[in-house]
Amino acid sequence: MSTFDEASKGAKMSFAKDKSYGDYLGLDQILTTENPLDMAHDGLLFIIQHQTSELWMKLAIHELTACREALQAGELRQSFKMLTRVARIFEQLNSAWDVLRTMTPSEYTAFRPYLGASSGFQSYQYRLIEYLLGNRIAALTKLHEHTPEPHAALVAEMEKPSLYQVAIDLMCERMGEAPLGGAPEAKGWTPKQEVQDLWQKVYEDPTTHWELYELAEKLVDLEDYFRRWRFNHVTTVERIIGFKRGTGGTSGVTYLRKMLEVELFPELWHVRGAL
Ligand code: HEM
Ligand SMILES: N[C@@H](CC(=O)c1ccccc1NC=O)C(=O)O
Repeated sequence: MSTFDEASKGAKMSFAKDKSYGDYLGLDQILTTENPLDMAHDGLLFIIQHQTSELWMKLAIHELTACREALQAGELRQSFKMLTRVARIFEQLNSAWDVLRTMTPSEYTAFRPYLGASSGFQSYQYRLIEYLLGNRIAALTKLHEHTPEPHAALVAEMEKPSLYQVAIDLMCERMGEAPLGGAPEAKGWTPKQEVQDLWQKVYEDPTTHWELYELAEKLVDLEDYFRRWRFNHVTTVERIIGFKRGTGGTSGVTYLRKMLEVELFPELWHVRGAL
């Protein structure tokens, strides 16, 4: 009997009647999705890169939603755990660009015409993450009118305060101030000096405001990773298609560079210049 032969030592070998690994993970569905780009060698890389990104985004949405609830309930420690996890998810997504970067313009051009008008611009989960964090451009929900569920989820998200608004209200409450987070917005967050002033008090006396200080740094961490994702994306895009227009109809790299200017949690960045 081989030392490595667990089959003969009691490992369960038959799954005709029991749930197996593949059953729990739904691998039948995940590994047999259609690959319309399989006429080109790199089509599989392109598809898997996006599919895995969407899976990680699904987890990020799950964590960010629960994190917002934890903050609303004043459970900061639980929220920290989730914010750390989301930052790690972005780290994972950031490393994934290294795989895609191995694709040259010649290889991408072989299948780009088959993409038609499809584009990451139409990623509903990506948009939901932006909306959750507070970067809300209501007009973009139109892209999802043909798919009622994602569309409804995006519209519903705009009726909730963003994670950042919830964090601001929590800070105000703990600092004994009236809430400054404001009502749910469909046009994103407008920076407010009073909010920056309160963050400043937190940063000037971390010992007294330790939990808020930690919250602030977790949020900055998250945005830091998010910014790296945007930067990796635009650099990879420039490397592969230069300044061509995007299949989604935007100006491509010019549009993506503009997006590098987005500030998700503006006061947390601006306060640094005041310390
Ligand atoms: C060959 C690789 C890629 C190229 C050439 C590319 C190109 C582009 C371009 C040109 C845009 C602008 C919209 C348009 O007009 O199409 C865009 C947007 C976008 N792409 Fe990619 N992309 C690539 C890979 C990825 C990957 C791996 C993801 C991960 C999911 C992704 C997600 C997105 C998202 C979410 C947007 C919308 C960004 C926003 O609105 O701020 N892209 N991409
Ligand atoms: N916008 C890209 C196409 C593209 O990247 C794409 C197309 C279909 C599915 C995912 C995509 N990825 C990210 O934008 C381009 O202009 O080449």
